[in-house]
Amino acid sequence: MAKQQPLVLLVDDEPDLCMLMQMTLSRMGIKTHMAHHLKQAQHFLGEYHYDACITDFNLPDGNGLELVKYVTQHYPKTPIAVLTAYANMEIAIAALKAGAFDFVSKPINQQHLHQLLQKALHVPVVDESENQLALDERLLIGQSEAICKLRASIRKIARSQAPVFITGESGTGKDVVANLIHQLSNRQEGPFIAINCGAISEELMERELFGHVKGCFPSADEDKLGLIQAADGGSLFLDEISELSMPMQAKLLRAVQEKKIRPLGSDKEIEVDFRIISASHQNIELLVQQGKFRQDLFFRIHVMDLLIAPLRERQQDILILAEHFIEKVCAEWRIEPKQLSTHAQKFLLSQYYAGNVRELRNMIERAITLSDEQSIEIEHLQSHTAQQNIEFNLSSVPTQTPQALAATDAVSLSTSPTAPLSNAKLPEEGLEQYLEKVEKEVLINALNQTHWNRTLAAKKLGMSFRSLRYRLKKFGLDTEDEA
Ligand SMILES: Nc1ncnc2c1ncn2[C@@H]1O[C@H](COP(=O)(O)OP(=O)(O)OP(=O)(O)O)[C@@H](O)[C@H]1O
Repeated sequence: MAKQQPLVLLVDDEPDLCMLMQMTLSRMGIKTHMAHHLKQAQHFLGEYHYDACITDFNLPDGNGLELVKYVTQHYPKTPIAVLTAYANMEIAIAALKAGAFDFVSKPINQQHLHQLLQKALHVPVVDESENQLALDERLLIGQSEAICKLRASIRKIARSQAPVFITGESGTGKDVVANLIHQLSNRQEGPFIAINCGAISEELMERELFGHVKGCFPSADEDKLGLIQAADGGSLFLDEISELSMPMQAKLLRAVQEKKIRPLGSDKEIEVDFRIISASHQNIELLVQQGKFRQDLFFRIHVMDLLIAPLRERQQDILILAEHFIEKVCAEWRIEPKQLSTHAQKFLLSQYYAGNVRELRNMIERAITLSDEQSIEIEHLQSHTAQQNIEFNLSSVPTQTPQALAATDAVSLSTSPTAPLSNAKLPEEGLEQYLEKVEKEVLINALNQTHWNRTLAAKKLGMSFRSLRYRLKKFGLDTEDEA
């Protein structure tokens, strides 16, 4: 609790409901004041310091949203939650967007109220604490205007329980942002469970998310906790959520709506308290219009949104990030810190960064490995490019992950450009083999053009991430294990 006996303002014109909440809260050691209309609530707020406020949506002289806006503006440190009619998601979402900390559905479930108050009274003070600021700047590096604004939004968003949706190209730092939201929230002591929905096969996804009981399928020799349940009390980060199949979207919607899950093969529902943070590099609104993503799920997960700009639009961050990675990698490898030469700095500033910060980090790691001296020169940053171009005679520059390196080794043994067929000629090796060769070349070209960023490569090829992975595996180009 924030202090010995916290004080909470209850705003509702139904005396019975107020009494019921008062009793529940008093059992938690919380003192309450009751206001029955908006004006009275505003008056009390001016007279007392409240640790939290809970308001009904319908008030005789106004509505709860007005009070949310009033509290957010005049008493930003007082978390306020709104009572909504059961399943009225529009109001709940409007309240969260207006700055409410959370909402409670009527009829009030005492356990939910209890959880909500526990969280409300633990909201960390974010804006004045130097430690929190340091955490922001430690985890999310950058001084561009876009990053400074993003950090400010994250600090605000972290305080509420609202679902957050993060958009940004691959490698821009969606995972970093999701983690930061969690670290700055009152769930920081709970788990942060991250899952890449594009990296898990459809069959496995249900078991991974919801868990299963022993014996529900042949290899289920023990109960398995699902990832949603593992996030109980913390945050669940669903990266590439747009990769979820329609049936999985329906199941997830239910879990998000009801805050309950049913493991596979179980007849019991389990309550789970998790905050959902999701991300995609795709335009999810377009997917909704195309009928590829459920609109109701989209509304649920998209209450607050954050956009991360591509690195090429944040020039100011490039060298700051590069120096950060040099310092980090040199410290990890226990070697003397290296310096970027002026030419190397110019080179870094001139790159396109299709793979964003991930690509920059990979370039820096490689350059540190290649440079024997104290300074990092252009040749260390670009040497791999030249080498790759000679080896594969392909057009552009792969930035290598260890997996990609393993994969390119495999390619170098077997790839020679497929000769185009003249009009009437038939492929000597037969159609199947010829098409496979072409397919492999196209895949490698796409990977090279996207610096081995598979998400981006899939996008360029107009296919799903899953489908790309399937093809990469087929040609031995993907050495990563299924998550
Ligand atoms: N602003 C940043 N400060 C520090 N490190 C960053 C920043 N942005 C990204 N990174 C680093 O870059 C790499 C890629 O970031 P991250 O995995 O968060 O990207 P992503 O957008 O989630 O990518 P994907 O969509 O492919 O999963 C990570 O190593 C991460 O730590």
